[in-house]
Amino acid sequence: MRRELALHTDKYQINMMYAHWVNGTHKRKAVFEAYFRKLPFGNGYAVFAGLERIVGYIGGLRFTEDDIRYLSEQEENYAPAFLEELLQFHFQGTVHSMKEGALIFPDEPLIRVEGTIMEAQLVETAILNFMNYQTLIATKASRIKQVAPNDILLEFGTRRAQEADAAVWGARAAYIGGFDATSNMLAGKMFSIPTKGTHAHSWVQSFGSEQEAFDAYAKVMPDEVTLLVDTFDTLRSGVPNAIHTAKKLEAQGKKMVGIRLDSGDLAYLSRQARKMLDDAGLDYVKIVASNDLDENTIMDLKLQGAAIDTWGVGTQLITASDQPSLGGVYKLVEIESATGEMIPTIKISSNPEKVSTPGKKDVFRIIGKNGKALADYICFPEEEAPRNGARLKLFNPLHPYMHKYVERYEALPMLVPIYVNGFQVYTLPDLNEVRRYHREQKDLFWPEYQRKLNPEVYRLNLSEKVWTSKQQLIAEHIRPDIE
Ligand SMILES: Nc1ncnc2c1ncn2[C@@H]1O[C@H](COP(=O)(O)OP(=O)(O)OP(=O)(O)O)[C@@H](O)[C@H]1O
Ligand SMILES: O=P(O)(O)OC[C@H]1O[C@H](OP(=O)(O)OP(=O)(O)O)[C@H](O)[C@@H]1O
Ligand SMILES: O=C(O)c1cccnc1
Repeated sequence: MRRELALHTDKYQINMMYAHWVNGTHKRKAVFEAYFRKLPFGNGYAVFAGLERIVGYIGGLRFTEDDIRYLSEQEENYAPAFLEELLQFHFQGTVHSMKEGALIFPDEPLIRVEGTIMEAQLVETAILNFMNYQTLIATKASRIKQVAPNDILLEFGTRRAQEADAAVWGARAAYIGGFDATSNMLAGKMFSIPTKGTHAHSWVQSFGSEQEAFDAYAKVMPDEVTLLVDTFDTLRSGVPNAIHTAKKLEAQGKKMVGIRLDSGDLAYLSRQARKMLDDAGLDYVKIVASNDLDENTIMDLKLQGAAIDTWGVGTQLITASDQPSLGGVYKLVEIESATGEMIPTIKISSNPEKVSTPGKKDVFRIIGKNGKALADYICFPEEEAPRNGARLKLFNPLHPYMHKYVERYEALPMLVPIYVNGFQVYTLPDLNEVRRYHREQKDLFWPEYQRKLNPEVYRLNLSEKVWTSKQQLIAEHIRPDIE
């Protein structure tokens, strides 16, 4: 949560900045693009998140006197004039990005940074750090929402998160992905996320009896009572005691909100508890469940007919435990030559999937006449189609002979300007607006792309110009072996 984040970077960025500075190349213009290569959790899409933190980071990017002192003590012996320049540094580049909540796909530019090589290099580490984590958690949350679209989802992960930043920004990402509230009060305060809380076993343990504990809690919070019923014996004591408390509240004209189950067979216990509550005339009392839940257990519990209205999800969500990192990368796609021209660059790999796509690029979401997304289309900024609505050729980059033409479509520009020459031009939307955008984005996609297991692969198409330029650069860089 530290605000001064200039040193929140890998040492090699500072070293490259320094080497460019000594070499006299530090002011060369460069274009970098951030993207990931593989969707997490086997999902059909990811949910873009992290932009708000990135915007704050870039806007406040300054080296303090203290940072400079620290740098001056490094074994690299950075020249004092270089450090002096760092003290004056602020970001003057241009950034385009996907909007938070957007559905995003492998190999498409998500964030594009244009600036001097020195400034564009510096921001790599932090941008990837923020984007990779928050996108991962928003995607996990969206997956959980997918299996419980009409239930209430509570984010309970703070105690298991990888430290404080992950808890707070993870709570925000979960809210973007479809969660309804968080237990983290700081996240609530910082981002205006609704907060919710029940009570812990310790509350019950700290009283002489469960009934006493329930009544005392209900007395203090008559309008917000959700009682944890599994401290001793869920069906023999917890639920009956909660019913007594609810009845006492009813006598005062109040309604208990819910009970929470946190262990045992959640399907069986919730069905039994529902029956006991209904038989007592308490059909309005909701059932909350928690205990190491994720999208798979929730789906399974629903299949078993669990009578659960609200799901509290912690560890599995906040740590994205089945895939704890997203492999987003940041690659140089264009660099200014000594004569001032912008030259596309490529990163070759023996793994064809890892070969980067050269040149500064834009992304359009192509919406067909039925209002659904057909494909994402990547082209150079100077290309007229799809901006002018001209016929588009969509072809498979691995098998270019497989192609089709689209004539009637809408092309939604996905990368929006965030910073232009160092000035923030993008107004960060309210978080509820981000959630709304995420829902609208999901409506653009057929369910086939959204299903949790073996989803359809959404198409990503390169324009012919982008594809040809990539093939040319590959041919220039790969010399066939002759044996
Ligand atoms: N009916 C069910 N079907 C599938 N999974 C369930 C069902 N009921 C509970 N679970 C899940 O099974 C796991 C049970 O974990 P565990 O054995 O640690 O819990 P427990 O012994 O009931 O409770 P605790 O150890 O917290 O007191 C949890 O992930 C829980 O969400
Ligand atoms: O299970 P999660 O999805 O991470 O949700 C958060 C958990 O945190 C609390 O218990 P805690 O873990 O402190 O203790 P417990 O496991 O003994 O209930 C709560 O009762 C949940 O079980
Ligand atoms: O409010 C709750 O019930 C809660 C909050 C955090 C973790 N576990 C439960």
